Amino acid sequence: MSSAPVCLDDFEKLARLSLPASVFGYYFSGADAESTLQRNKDAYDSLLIRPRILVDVEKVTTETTILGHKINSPVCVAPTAFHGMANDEAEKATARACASLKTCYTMATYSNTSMEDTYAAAKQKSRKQDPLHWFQLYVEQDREATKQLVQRCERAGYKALVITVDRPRLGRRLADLRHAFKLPKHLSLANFIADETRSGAGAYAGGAIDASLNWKDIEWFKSITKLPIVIKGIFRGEDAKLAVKHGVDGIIVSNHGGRQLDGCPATLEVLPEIVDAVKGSKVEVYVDGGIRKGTDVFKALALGARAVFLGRPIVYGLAYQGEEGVRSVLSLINYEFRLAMALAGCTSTDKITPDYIIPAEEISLARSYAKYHSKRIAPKL
Ligand SMILES: Cc1cc2nc3c(=O)[nH]c(=O)nc-3n(C[C@H](O)[C@H](O)[C@H](O)COP(=O)(O)O)c2cc1C
Ligand SMILES: O=C(O)C(=O)c1ccccc1
Repeated sequence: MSSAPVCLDDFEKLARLSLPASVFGYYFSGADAESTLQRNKDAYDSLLIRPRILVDVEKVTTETTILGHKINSPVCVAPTAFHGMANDEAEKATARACASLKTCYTMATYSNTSMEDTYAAAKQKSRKQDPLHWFQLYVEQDREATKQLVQRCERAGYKALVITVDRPRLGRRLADLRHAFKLPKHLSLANFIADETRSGAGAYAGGAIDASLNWKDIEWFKSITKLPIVIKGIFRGEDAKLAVKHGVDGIIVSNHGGRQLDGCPATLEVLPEIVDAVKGSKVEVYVDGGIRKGTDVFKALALGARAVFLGRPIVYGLAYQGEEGVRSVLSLINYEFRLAMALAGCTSTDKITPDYIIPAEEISLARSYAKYHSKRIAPKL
């Protein structure tokens, strides 16, 4: 590809060309047959937008808030591990790009630069203003160590704890098995003190993640921190109701980008169920998985998401041009989203309601014909 990227899928093509196969394989893959990975993206194409016209859209704003913090666009950055394989500045570059565009950066537990250094880099970028950083937590068996991580987050200025609950064990990503993928030697898990289990294959296996994690632990987290708690990986209404009952502040509807349980629905397909389950509470609902276009953001918001999170496109941007590349990815999808809003006749995010969308299945030619031509004329054969 010789020209500059003009859509998010272009960044994937560029990353495929430039990264070592094992690294691209790690970033790109889903679990098993990758049917959920594909379904996450396809779901957006099965939902159609019904635009309003002659609405004054000279001024369109994409601004919104999450957990009370202002962001310039509802497109935020999902936690993804190991940014050091894409760029030497690693998570610092990603966080700087988010700070300069005033959106939320979620740092992964298994990052290659530490939470303190990354926050400091972003703060410098935003001219000493506090950047909006959340911290994604993998809960490990050693709860004392987990508690220390949480306390460090609070001290460092992180604004929410995102607890990932869809990875009691690592999904089977076939590319990683084929490449015997491991974290390259020159990189470390910078939020931890280096040891055997935290480098190479050990770092990938995440062996210390606690498969016994359950709702009692969520109560424990609430007792040890004042930070808002966001649960990432809720997939059913019943669990969303339990989240409300346990006093969480936010939910990210996620199937881990199709990297864990293959064969589950797309996140967009279950979003309405979750939004309905938390109705009447203050819990905010976000979604990730398969979002690649401005119209995808529009559709997710129309179905009730307050914001969306991007995973893979961010690491592809990082691999392309570091901080500038991440900025390009975010700026491009923000531009597309603003355009979609204007073309659909919405001037602010709160105006994007379910009324603007319709599942493709409900709008076939046969149905429209039957609905609007009551006296059907049988063709003479
Ligand atoms: C390379 C990669 C690494 C990831 N690492 C983590 C992680 O450490 N913690 C986590 O909660 N989710 C992780 N995820 C899942 C993302 O947070 C997110 O749910 C997913 O990527 C969204 O789908 P998308 O890539 O289609 O945007 C990872 C995803 C990818 C692609
Ligand atoms: O790749 C992932 O999806 C993921 O969550 C992860 C994080 C750290 C190490 C290995 C996998």
